[in-house]
Amino acid sequence: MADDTLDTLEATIRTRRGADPATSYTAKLFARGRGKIAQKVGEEAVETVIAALTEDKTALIGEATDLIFHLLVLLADCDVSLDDIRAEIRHREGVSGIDEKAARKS
Ligand SMILES: N=c1c2ncn([C@@H]3O[C@H](COP(=O)(O)OP(=O)(O)OP(=O)(O)O)[C@@H](O)[C@H]3O)c2ncn1[C@@H]1O[C@H](COP(=O)(O)O)[C@@H](O)[C@H]1O
Repeated sequence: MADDTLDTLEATIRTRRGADPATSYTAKLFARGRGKIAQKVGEEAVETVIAALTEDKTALIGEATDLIFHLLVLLADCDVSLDDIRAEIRHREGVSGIDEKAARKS
């Protein structure tokens, strides 16, 4: 699967800002505001945890996908991009005491 799947979803989500809530679930979420988007992230997180604990892998994939979608909507609403997240991940790799490349090779 292409690595840019999340980038494509992020770009699509951004195009839905200001779109017609009647034709787009994402536009409806933006229109309902940050509080509602954050609430949805919380709900999807709980559903993801339940699916993991019941060891239902199919449900877990579905709920985790819902969670990631709603998190991307929340991040977009807060003007935080996937590139911002990538930069933070790279920063943490840099400060980690473990040499990740060496660890992967062993
Ligand atoms: N990836 C998703 C995606 N994942 C989950 N969902 C929606 O998230 C909702 C989660 O279901 P819930 O039962 O929790 O919510 P609900 O009862 O429908 O709504 P609420 O009243 O609780 O807010 C469902 O309506 C799903 O369709 C998504 N909706 C859209 N996308 C993608 O977002 C892009 C833009 O889609 P539109 O906004 O539809 O144009 C497209 O690429 C879509 O594939």
